[in-house]
Amino acid sequence: MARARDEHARFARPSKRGSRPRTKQRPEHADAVTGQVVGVDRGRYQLVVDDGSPHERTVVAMKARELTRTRVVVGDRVDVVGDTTGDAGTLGRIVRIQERTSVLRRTADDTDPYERIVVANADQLVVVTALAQPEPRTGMIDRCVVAAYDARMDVLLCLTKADLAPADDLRALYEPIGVDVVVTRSDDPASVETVRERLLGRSSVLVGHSGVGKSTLINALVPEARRATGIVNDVTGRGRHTSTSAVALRLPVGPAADDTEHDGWVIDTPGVRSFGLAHVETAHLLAAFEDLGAVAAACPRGCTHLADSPDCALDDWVDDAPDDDARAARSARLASFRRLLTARSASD
Ligand SMILES: Nc1nc2c(ncn2[C@@H]2O[C@H](COP(=O)(O)OP(=O)(O)OP(=O)(O)O)[C@@H](O)[C@H]2O)c(=O)[nH]1
Ligand SMILES: [Zn+2]
Repeated sequence: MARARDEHARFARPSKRGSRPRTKQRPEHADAVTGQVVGVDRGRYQLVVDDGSPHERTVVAMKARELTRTRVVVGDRVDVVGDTTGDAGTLGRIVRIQERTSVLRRTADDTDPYERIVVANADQLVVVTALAQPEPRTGMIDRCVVAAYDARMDVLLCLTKADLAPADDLRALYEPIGVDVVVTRSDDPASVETVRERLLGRSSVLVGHSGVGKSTLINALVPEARRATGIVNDVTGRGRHTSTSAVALRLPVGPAADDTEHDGWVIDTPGVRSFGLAHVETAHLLAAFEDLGAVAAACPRGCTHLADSPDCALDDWVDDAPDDDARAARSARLASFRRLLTARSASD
């Protein structure tokens, strides 16, 4: 029984001590503790163990040999054995990755030939876009929305620099497709609190192009962010965090600097500037548009649902609307869906 449950044991190397099954010697790593990955730096994983308890601590760990080819990312919940005290200089060993509730991916692109999982177990993607300087690019936002919906995550569009330009047009474009919109300006702390409200209790991944004000926002939300991203690795002794991988920060419940209570995670992704989306399946995107999904069930086999697809049931659905208002609404909804469908294959 233990053997069936202990997945990774099947891949373990034979024991030097003979043919006794490894599972009998170390049943399921019964001594393992569970941690959440909050940072990755050159093969060393930073984990928070016993989150929220008086024993909460940061443990540095590496992957067990049998997980060498398995990717462990920020947000993963993992089982760790070995030294899990979190004392300086100690190193634990990750032996298992727990089942993921969500997986945010991006496809290989020009700068990176591999499909990558960016973050695991997040439930919200926050697309940070400046209203000006730099100019907003709807193509980029669309691609983020597709990536999020593919991962079954919600999308929050955070429009920054509201002191420079109005937000009305972008709001009108995105709210109808289920995207929650918040507007901020760095000289208005109350606007940052409207963002915090939407992040509390959740695990949110922030993405955005350089210069949009993402760091400004994160520092306002998480005053200790700079310190947290600059963790010096106890084991390697190497310097500050210079890698471009994601970092998870605890979200304080309020703006006060001495607020020690936290609720939720803010995950910064310095390395992610855009999403390659070749891996996204139309069916997943359709699932994010429930009304359209039901209609598309009547489409011909292999229907792409694009504007040029013959006999697409979505076109009939628009034509069959009971009145002009409904027709306009359905038409707009279909246009949004098709825009996202097209964004999948467009380059940013
Ligand atoms: N006018 C205005 N400027 C802002 C606002 N928020 C941030 N900025 C400025 O925009 C510039 C870029 O802000 P950052 O927070 O560094 O942007 P970022 O998205 O983190 O960019 P990278 O650090 O390159 O990834 C800085 O000069 C900020 O002071 C805002 O609400 N209004
Ligand atoms: Zn169709």
